[in-house]
Amino acid sequence: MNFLDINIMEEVNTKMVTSFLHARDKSILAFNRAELKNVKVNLENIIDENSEVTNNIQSSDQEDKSIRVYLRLKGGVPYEDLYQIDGDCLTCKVPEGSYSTRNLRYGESITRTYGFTKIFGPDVTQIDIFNNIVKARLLGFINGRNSTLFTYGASGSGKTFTIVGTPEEPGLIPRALEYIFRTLPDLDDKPKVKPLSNGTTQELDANLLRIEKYNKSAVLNATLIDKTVHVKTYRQMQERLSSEPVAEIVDIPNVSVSIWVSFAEIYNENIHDLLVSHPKGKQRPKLALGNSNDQIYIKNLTSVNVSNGLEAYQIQQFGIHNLRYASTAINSHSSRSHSIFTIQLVQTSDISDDVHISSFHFCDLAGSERMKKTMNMGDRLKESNNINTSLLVLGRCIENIKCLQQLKDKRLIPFRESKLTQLFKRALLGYENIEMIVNINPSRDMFDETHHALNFSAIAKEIIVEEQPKKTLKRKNRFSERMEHKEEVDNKETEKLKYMVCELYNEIEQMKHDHEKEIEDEKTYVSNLYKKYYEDKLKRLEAEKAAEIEMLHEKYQLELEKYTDDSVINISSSSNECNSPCTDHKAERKSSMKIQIDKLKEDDLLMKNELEEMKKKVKKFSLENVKLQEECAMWRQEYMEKDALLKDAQSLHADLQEELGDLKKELKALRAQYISIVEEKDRTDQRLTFMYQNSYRDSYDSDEEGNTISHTQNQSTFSQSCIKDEDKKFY
Ligand SMILES: Nc1ncnc2c1ncn2[C@@H]1O[C@H](COP(=O)(O)OP(=O)(O)OP(=O)(O)O)[C@@H](O)[C@H]1O
Repeated sequence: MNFLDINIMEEVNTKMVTSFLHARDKSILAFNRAELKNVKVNLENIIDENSEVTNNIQSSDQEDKSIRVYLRLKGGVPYEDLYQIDGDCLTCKVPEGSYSTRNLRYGESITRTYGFTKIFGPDVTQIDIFNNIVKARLLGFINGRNSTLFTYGASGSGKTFTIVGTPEEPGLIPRALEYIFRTLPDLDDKPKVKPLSNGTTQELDANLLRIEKYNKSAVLNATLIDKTVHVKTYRQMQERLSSEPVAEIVDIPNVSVSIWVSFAEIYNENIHDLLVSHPKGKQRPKLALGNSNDQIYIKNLTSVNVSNGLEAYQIQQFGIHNLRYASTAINSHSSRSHSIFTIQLVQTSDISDDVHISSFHFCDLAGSERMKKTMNMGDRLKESNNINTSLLVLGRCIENIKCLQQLKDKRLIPFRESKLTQLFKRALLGYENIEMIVNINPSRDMFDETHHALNFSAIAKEIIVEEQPKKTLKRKNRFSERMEHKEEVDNKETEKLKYMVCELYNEIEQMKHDHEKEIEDEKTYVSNLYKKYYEDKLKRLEAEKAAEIEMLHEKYQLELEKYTDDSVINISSSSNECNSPCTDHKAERKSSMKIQIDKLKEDDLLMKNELEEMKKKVKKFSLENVKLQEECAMWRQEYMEKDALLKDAQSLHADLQEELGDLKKELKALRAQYISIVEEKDRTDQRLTFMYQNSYRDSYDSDEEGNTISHTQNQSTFSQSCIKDEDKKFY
């Protein structure tokens, strides 16, 4: 036990009376463990390996040391003709025509029985799954223990439904988050440290805290998530979950608590960060694996600090949005990758430098599938191959671990053959808490896939779990301190770069938006131009028509005058012959012409009015056009400024990258220098020892011959000369 532990233990002892954690809900302890009587645990027992609850959990764990493997049958599918559930055993009758009967003779049949930690039939609800599998693990998690939960099964068997669920039937992750937030007291909104993916922590000063907040709001306000929909869905879900009981922590003295979440995806053996936005159509950045004290981790994986259930839900939805889904013949919305959602609980002591981190990994494995059935082609086929290969490696690892543990058969465990097995090496080896839910679709045509999953679970269940105590920190030497400092600098640089990239990304998004607006403006401008052209043309046509009407009007006016004159002459010449047929005809023509002229006049008036209207409209449009042109010029100017800004930021980014590269080179050189110094020191030591031995022998020889040179004198003179020689060489 180190110094820090002693302090904490004392603190626990002095505050034991007033501060404790009640497990209020008995169902937390329901499955597979003895009931804890009078559980009163100080939250600081989170960091106390010897606490009552921790011991109880550990001792009950020891009752069943193998991996807990649960079976869940998909709902809504009749299963009784092939499967029979008897307690924790499932018996299945292999149907004719299945792959497993290919070597049977006519009339032969097979039945197989598989044992599980617990079987959940098709009618079991999401809450039952949560209460039985996850709730007790969450208490362990709050008490500082790591847990991993896998869902395994064929495509469409209900893995994602179990782990994520739907807003109406929330799955394990949303329930776990809600449970944690309702159990823990108010969280630290300014966390002091951040958990890094390599298992270490980073102190958060005001600047880094601002970056963290910025990163979080970038995810929460990302354009790809519909915030209002998610808030509404979350509120509905929260209402549903609010009646479910949670544990209660009355008081946490001198401990600050913060929750962090990360979300990663392994797609085609590449790891991607699901909490990072990436421009559409661009390749997503791949993350590499790192190794720290034999703990494999994902380098530079984003971890977001969440203060409440809503934030956690939104962030989870953001990650789900970024996941690879595709339609296959088996599942119309099939996850094509393994996804790993991690919740981290960071507890920081207010009275010492002690920090404890516990992690809960939810791993939704991609569905195993038979190529023939999925009818996959091209990219889908490649995905299927990769999914099946990584699941095969997982199966082989589990099989070899079992052989190693039970038969002491030292086989090579092929962890390195897939990213998934590398990441969960410690959990699979049984050093951490591990749970596996095997989902099956009991329909007859999915039998071969189900059979495969059941065989996998049978091997997995035999792995023995022996949780290891938390590692004590190694004492630091000067070199490791220097390395850590360097790493810290590197991490800060990386954070800074991440911040810059975020800024740049936002800038680009803004520019894209501006650009789109500019295009819209251009469109309006062009359409205005067309409008103007057609209006001008219309105006021209109207003017021509008006001139034509004017001409006609004049012509008819002249004709009318002519006829009027003629009729006056005719009337005067034939004084009393007023009712002759000729006069009638002329009068008729006259009145018809008058009607035509009136009509033309009316038309003319209408045209003139229309023309006036058109003129007004044209005037209005031209005013609008001038305004739009001004706006367009303004946008163009702003766009140019933003472009210049982006270029500056890009060059700054490049400079920072270069600086980071230099820092890394420097680190490498320092490391080489250290190694050469150590080697040089070793060589010097050897040489000194050798010389000292020679000198001693010489001195001894001299004495034998009766010389008066003393042994010590001889030795010291020789050592001095050696040291001088070494010094010279060293300098
Ligand atoms: N227990 C259940 N009750 C009701 N619906 C279920 C249940 N299990 C699965 N489903 C439904 O079946 C469909 C397929 O389930 P899901 O997507 O969870 O399968 P999966 O195993 O994750 O598949 P894949 O590996 O292809 O992603 C979904 O529409 C889901 O809602």
